[in-house]
Amino acid sequence: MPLCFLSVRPPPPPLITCHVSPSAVRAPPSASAPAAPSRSLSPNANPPPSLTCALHCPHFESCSGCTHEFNLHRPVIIDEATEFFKAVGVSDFTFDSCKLWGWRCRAKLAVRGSSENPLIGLYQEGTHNVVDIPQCKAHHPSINAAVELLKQGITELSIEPYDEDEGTGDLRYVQMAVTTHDTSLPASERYKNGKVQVALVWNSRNENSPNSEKLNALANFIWRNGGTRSKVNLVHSVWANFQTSTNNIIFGNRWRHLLGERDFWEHVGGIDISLAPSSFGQANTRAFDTLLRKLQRYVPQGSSVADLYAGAGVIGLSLAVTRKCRSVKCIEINKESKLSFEKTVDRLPNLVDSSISWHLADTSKVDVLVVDPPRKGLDASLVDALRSISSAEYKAKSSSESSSSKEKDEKRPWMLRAREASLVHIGSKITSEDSKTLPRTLIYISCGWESFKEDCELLLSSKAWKLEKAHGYNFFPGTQSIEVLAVFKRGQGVSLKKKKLGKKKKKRL
Ligand SMILES: C[S@@+](CC[C@H](N)C(=O)[O-])C[C@H]1O[C@@H](n2cnc3c(N)ncnc32)[C@H](O)[C@@H]1O
Repeated sequence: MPLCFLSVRPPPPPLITCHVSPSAVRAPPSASAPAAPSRSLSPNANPPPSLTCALHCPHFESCSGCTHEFNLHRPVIIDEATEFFKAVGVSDFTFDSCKLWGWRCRAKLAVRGSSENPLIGLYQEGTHNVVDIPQCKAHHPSINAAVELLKQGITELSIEPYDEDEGTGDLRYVQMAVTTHDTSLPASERYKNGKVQVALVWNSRNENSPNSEKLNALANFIWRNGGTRSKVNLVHSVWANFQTSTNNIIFGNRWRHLLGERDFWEHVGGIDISLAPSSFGQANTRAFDTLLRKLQRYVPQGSSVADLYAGAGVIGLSLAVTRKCRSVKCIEINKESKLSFEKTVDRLPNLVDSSISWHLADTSKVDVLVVDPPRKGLDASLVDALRSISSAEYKAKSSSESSSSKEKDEKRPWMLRAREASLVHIGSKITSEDSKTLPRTLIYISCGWESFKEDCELLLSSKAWKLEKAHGYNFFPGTQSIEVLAVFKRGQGVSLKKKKLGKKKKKRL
């Protein structure tokens, strides 16, 4: 019974992403939230203590990026999370908050409006109207500065922003990613002097299309006025992505490096990591670093680790170095991430003696499994596989599980191909011998609270896993989202209330 994980390419990420972080917070309940202040609050005035953790963003009313204006250090969901974890046997859930403003080091922004009046920002809730957010408080200040520069270029060069109704215009989106890893600066200066990798999503098939002259002119403008030789020295590099599809997918498959440094490095979890613009990167670099430092403590030295939903392999490679892992296997569906993974591996310290690999299959012989799925949570087939690891009796499983019979019925060739390409065998037939090589620890990193709860309940109700520890991180201040780090051990799960159990995980494709 090959239990496989994952099959089709996931839907594009929402335009907005978020994350949280450090210093354990035990704040009073949100009932004590202050009354809304007047919008005319001067940013220079010394705010009363109750407002010190307020957003103070001029775009809050119209922008969908943030949903909460006050108590940014303590998202409202914390109370629910604390109760949830208590109910499943973890009474020492902790929550770390982090930088409350200027935390977002990665943003995908829509470009609309006109060349005279470009709008660069996020969709208004429930619409396709773009809200211009030049003074966004979540963005790293370098992102706001690069957006300003981009607007100047659009206007001076008469670049037409994309028109969704007509499918016309040149510039559709921009992705801005900040590296805070300039080692020529003292450590204390690096974050605020972050440099931006600008990726322009251009409405053409490739760099030979008729409007490519404009693309080059815009890239040159950005580089001349923002690159290393400019006064502001703000831009790390300029990239193009080509996308002509009329669907909502932000990026096309074709990427081109145009100007500046090709390689983009960040330093998190104790290692230098390379991140191409096509690869997933965490938005809140600092909070992610805090989470990784905690995660490392749960991985015994010398372990074998499988990092599922690995992106460019940041988690697995950080463990290879800091926990001297015997082996690290990274599994990821986006082929584009592999190059970044390889560059990171090349830069790992020489003394690292792990067997490190990029995998689309075979995670059966591991001690620790790390999963970091997108917001929709674990793929149903992976949940099935994890549930079927029974610690109570290491007995062989039949090959007639419901998921695999569903798999047998699959006829669509592209699904079969994608499944083949992304197969991860957790265990075929689980024999008592095999069970010794099945993972003993499952570390679940989640940015989707609702899907996490569902997955967690399914894992615990299978009795294959018990939850040992849970930590929350303020990855996305201003929103309801938190990042969760949960540590499961193979063994008897706690019994959950009946009504919560037995729910079949819906396919969240
Ligand atoms: C939340 S990101 C985490 C990436 C990485 N762990 C990190 O922290 O940078 C989720 C990753 O899962 C990948 N992904 C989504 N569905 C997948 C699947 N079915 N199989 C493998 N990878 C998948 C995405 O491409 C993305 O890189």
